[in-house]
Amino acid sequence: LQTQTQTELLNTDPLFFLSTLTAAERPVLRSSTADYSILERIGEGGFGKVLKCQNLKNNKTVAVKIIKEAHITNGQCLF
Ligand SMILES: Nc1ncnc2c1ncn2[C@@H]1O[C@H](COP(=O)(O)OP(=O)(O)OP(=O)(O)O)[C@@H](O)[C@H]1O
Repeated sequence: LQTQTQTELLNTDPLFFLSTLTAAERPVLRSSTADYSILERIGEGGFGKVLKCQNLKNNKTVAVKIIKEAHITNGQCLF
């Protein structure tokens, strides 16, 4: 990801922590259930950005949607 995108994610997402780079030079998205290596940004919809990620526990490739802060209240998604 570009530095600007990383900064944008860090500033807009209260549910995830974007860590320092892994050995593979990719940023890691940490959640309470799993850590994901971010491969690329694949899209954007009304509720937020969608990232192509790899689950670091089972190596599965998944799409992770980063919900915009405006749609989150007290840590809960509003849809
Ligand atoms: N599981 C997925 N696999 C591949 N690409 C995906 C996946 N989910 C979303 N995308 C990509 O991300 C884009 C935005 O997805 P999103 O679900 O946010 O779209 P949306 O339904 O228009 O948005 P919203 O539901 O937030 O209004 C999609 O158009 C698609 O390109």
